[in-house]
Amino acid sequence: MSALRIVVGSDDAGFEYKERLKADLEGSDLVASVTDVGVNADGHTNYPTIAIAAAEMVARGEADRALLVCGTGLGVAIAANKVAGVRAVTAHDPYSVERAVLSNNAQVLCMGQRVVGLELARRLVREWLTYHFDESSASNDKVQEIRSYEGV
Ligand SMILES: O=C(CO)[C@H](O)COP(=O)(O)O
Repeated sequence: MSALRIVVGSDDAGFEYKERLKADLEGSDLVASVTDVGVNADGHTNYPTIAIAAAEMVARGEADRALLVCGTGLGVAIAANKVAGVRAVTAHDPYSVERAVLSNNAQVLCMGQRVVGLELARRLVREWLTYHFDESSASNDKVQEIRSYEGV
């Protein structure tokens, strides 16, 4: 499996986790590149702007996955899911992170800095990198049904 190109982003409520998780990704053998679409330390960009910018990179094929952080992980998921072809989930437990990839072929993982502990978030991201969707699995029909509804 080839190493992943990952785009990361957050609003100001998710900035600290985004920075920590970005550093972990940059140190991982499973990651080919990390692109940061903000915010920076003094940034106050609204979460939809960041989430849509990251999701559009995935939709254009410029990134394989996105990792997004806001206060809850909810707003960034809602916004990213507006980009055609993108499947974004909020997940804070190991089983959901696994199924997000293996069942849903979600390219975008969203987390809430105000919801999950940092060490759990770091572990979940490490595990997330090891999962890859199997297009021959029984889950693929269901993902294709979503794609077909979207017209992508
Ligand atoms: O969690 C957020 C959106 O889901 C965001 O970090 C904060 O949003 P707000 O409560 O609207 O400021």
